[in-house]
Amino acid sequence: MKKLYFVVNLVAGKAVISKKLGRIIDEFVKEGYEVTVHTTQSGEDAVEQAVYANENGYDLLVVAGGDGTLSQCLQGAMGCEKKIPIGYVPAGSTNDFAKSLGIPSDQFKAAKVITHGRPVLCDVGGFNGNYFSYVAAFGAFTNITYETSQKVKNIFGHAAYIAGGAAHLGSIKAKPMRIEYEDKTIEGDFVYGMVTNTASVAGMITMKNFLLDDGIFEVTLIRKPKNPAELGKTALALLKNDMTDKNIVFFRTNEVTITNLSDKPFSWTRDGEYGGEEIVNRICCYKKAMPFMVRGKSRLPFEKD
Ligand SMILES: Nc1ncnc2c1ncn2[C@@H]1O[C@H](COP(=O)(O)OP(=O)(O)OP(=O)(O)O)[C@@H](O)[C@H]1O
Repeated sequence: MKKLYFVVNLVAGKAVISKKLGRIIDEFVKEGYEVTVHTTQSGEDAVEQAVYANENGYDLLVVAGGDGTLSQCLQGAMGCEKKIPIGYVPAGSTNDFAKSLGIPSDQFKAAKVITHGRPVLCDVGGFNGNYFSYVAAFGAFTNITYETSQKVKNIFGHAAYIAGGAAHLGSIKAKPMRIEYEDKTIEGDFVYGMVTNTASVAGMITMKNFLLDDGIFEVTLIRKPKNPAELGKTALALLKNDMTDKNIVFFRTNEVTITNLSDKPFSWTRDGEYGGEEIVNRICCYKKAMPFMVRGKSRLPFEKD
């Protein structure tokens, strides 16, 4: 019998997953899986559970939670020699990565994708020795995702991020940074930067023309605007994915080093969770490093699709 290890974060999103669990588990059993369910007991529990599933003869690791829970499972799984496919049931507030993978927001339909779909190898991000699935970012707004409490996110969902963002608008500070990739070096003051492998960031920024398995990440940086009006114009351009704005620096690469040139620390986020405050940040792309379950047919942003 095929063995499925099911990691469930009951506090993610609006905690809607608890009501759907029975039907989802029933789907797995009907499709011939012996199911082991583990509900996360603390913030970092999902990391250990992913290691457990990979090292104890399971065929499939299924994760129900938000981007943070998925990211923690990825973190655990990347450290294992044999990597079993990850099936994802989106149950968080934004579920950015699910959108890239074409996974339905309806959790039962997402479970069906896992039982009837196919595994595809996705690129995985490396960030100072840790891993991320779809975004590593610094600067304006990036602290909102992990500073907004789970309780507030669960009550207000997306509105919590937007309200948090508005509260931070007046306090945006540019950081002097050095960005090095291939043989290029860029120096300047930046208010925001993100390295992504996704169709969507924080449910608001939509990325175009990317592939999930090409070994290349998209790098988007925003230079310090001259005044609030210019900041507004650039923010709008970013939301519309118009990378021609004069304050936006956009390029693609498989490795970039971003150095904080100021004497003040600033924080990063990895997949919406706290990502540390290192001065020198090395970000790289591990090509086709992790299998994820996706729909059997529909076209997805993969090299061969
Ligand atoms: N038993 C638990 N008690 C408290 N916190 C937990 C527990 N299990 C997991 N967590 C934490 O719950 C948080 C939920 O994160 P996750 O990103 O999965 O959901 P979300 O924030 O609602 O969704 P999204 O990132 O898609 O907006 C994580 O920071 C995780 O560490």
